[in-house]
Amino acid sequence: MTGETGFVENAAALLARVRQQRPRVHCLMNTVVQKFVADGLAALGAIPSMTSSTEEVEAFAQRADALVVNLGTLDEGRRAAIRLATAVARSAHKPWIVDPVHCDYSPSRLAFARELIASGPSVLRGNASEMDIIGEANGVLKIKTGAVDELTLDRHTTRIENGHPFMAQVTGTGCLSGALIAAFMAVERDRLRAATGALLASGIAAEIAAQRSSGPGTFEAAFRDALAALRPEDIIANARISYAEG
Ligand SMILES: Nc1ncnc2c1ncn2[C@@H]1O[C@H](COP(=O)(O)OP(=O)(O)O)[C@@H](O)[C@H]1O
Ligand SMILES: Cc1ncsc1CCOP(=O)(O)O
Ligand SMILES: [Mg+2]
Repeated sequence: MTGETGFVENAAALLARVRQQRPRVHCLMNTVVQKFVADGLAALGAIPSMTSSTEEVEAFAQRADALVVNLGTLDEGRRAAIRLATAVARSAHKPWIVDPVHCDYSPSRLAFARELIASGPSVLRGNASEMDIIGEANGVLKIKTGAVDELTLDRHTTRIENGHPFMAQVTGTGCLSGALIAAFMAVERDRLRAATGALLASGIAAEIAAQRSSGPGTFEAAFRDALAALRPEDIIANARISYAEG
C-alpha cells in the first residue's frame, strides 16, 4: 500500500534529518543505563543530556528539543525533577515520552506513571509487562515493544518486526528506544512517523550488529557501531512493517 511505503521512505528521510539537525535530547534517566543511552543517542547523531537536579532541570529542558522521562530507579528527587521538566515541555510544546520502567513492580510508581500519562505526553513506551498494567492513555501514542513492536494511536496499529533477541539480553535497549523516539520527534512533529522511524532504525541496526556478534557482550558494542553507520537505504531495504485499523 502507498501508505506503508510512505512510512518507510519517511523513516529513511528522518534518519538523515536527525544526522543533519543533531537534536538535543534531555533525559531524566535511571542510573543503570545513563551512559548506554547517552552513547546510543550520540552514535545515531543526537546530542544527549542527563541532569536530574531540581536546580538545573528546567534550564536543561528549555534548551532541549525533546524530553525523555524514564521511571527506572525512581526516587523523590527524580520525581520532583520530572514534574518540573514536564511542565516546561508542556508549556513550550516540546515532544516528550514516558517510559514507565518496572511500574508493574510498584503501586506508587504505577500511580506516578498514570499521573504523567494524564498530563499528556506525546508517547508512552514500555515492554509488555509494563504496558499490560498501565491502563488507558487517551490521545497518547502507546508503544508496546518486544519481538514485534506495536504502536497504537486511537484505532490505528502499526507493527514493526525488525530487531534481534540479543536486544532482550542487553540492559537499556528499551530505555534507548524511548530516547531514540524522542530524538526523531524533535525533527518530525507527527509522532507516529517519528516513532516508526526510530524503531525501524534501532531494529535494523540491531539486525546488522547481530550478524557481527557472538553474544550480548559483543552485540552491545556492535549495536552502537551499527547505529552510527546506519544509512537511509538500510531502512528502505530491510524494514518489516504492517498496519491494521480497529
Ligand atoms: N525477542 C526480540 N526480538 C527482536 N527485538 C526485540 C526482542 N526483544 C526486545 N526487542 C527489542 O529490544 C528493545 C527493548 O524492548 P523490550 O525488551 O520490550 O523493552 P525493555 O528493555 O524496556 O524491557 C525494543 O527495541 C524491542 O524492539
Ligand atoms: C534493570 C533496571 N532497573 C532499574 S532501571 C533498569 C534498566 C532497565 O532498562 P531496559 O528497560 O531498557 O531494559
Ligand atoms: Mg524497559
